[in-house]
Amino acid sequence: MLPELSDMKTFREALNGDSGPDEAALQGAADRNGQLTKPPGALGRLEDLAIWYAGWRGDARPLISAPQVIVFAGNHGVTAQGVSAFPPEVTVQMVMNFEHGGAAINQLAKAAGATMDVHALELDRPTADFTTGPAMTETELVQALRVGWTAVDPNADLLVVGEMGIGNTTPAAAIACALYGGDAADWTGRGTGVDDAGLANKTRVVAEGVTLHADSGDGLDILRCLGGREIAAMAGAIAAARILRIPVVLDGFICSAAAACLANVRSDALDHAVAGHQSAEGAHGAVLAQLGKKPLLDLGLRLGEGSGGALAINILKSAVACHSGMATFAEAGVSDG
Ligand SMILES: Cc1cc2ncn([C@H]3O[C@H](COP(=O)(O)O)[C@@H](O)[C@H]3O)c2cc1C
Ligand SMILES: O=C(O)c1cccnc1
Repeated sequence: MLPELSDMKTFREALNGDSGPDEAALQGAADRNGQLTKPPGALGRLEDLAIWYAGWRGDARPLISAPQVIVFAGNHGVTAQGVSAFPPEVTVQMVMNFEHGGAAINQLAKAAGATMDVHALELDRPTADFTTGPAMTETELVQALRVGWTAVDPNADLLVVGEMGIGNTTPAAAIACALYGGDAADWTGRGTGVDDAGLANKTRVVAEGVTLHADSGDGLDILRCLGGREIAAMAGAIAAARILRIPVVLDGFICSAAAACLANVRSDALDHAVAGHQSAEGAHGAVLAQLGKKPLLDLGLRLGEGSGGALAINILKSAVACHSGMATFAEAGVSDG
């Protein structure tokens, strides 16, 4: 059961509460894996994924039949600084596209057999420009976290969170820089495709924001000062999924920045999550390295929307189908060497 999310204190308590994989299911799944009709380890990472999934679901022989994709949308005051190749109106236009089934994520969710929900967060009220002050007040942060918190279907058995928000590779870069240090240039990429002058300007904006909010506090304070509503909603959903024991597939750079805010507060906050893919946004690999996550796919995607996470659902489904559907040596009458 998810506690009601009324303020940051309840969120912090829930994030730090008791939850984890089921040891008996983990052991049962590992035992079963050792008896399946294949040479030991021959299914490579699929074996680890299936055992990990079984542990979080509390079922040594699980199935994935109800994956959920949630796309959160938000707008960013920092777009006034010219950080994106596209205008902010595209956020609401893309929300309509999602609702009409016309975006990439609609096709990828469908192909993966996932349901898809879209939550637009106050698109006509962008966050504040983080070069002049905190992006969100604490109340705004709680509201955004709560949208993600309550968007997770408790009956889902796998979750992908994605985002739409013109300008949001800038807050994602600022979050990464604030969490991990180094130069703004290390974390700033081209997003939707800014040119060289645009990249230099975006890097300056990231540096200014990180300097202004240098003493903001931990990952959740950084999320408030430098993040955005859809980024916070993703963090809220990822945290809720852990409590509901729903494994999560992370998407690209922006989703990983949201997740990183949680990992900064609790080091095992993302144990129920795998990295679906490595985005072509330059710094994504470095964020995943910081999180200790090895991506499942590397297809040169730089889209967001949950696209890479949705693609990776197919890999998890396949891993779990092998684990739970294969015959054991004894059942099949195959000599186990
Ligand atoms: C048509 C369109 C569809 C998208 N779908 C995801 N994004 C992606 O691009 C944006 C981030 O890049 P930046 O920081 O450069 O604005 C986000 O909305 C992200 O989801 C899109 C961007 C566009 C233009
Ligand atoms: O990796 C991502 O999520 C990403 C990269 C570029 C633009 N939008 C999203």
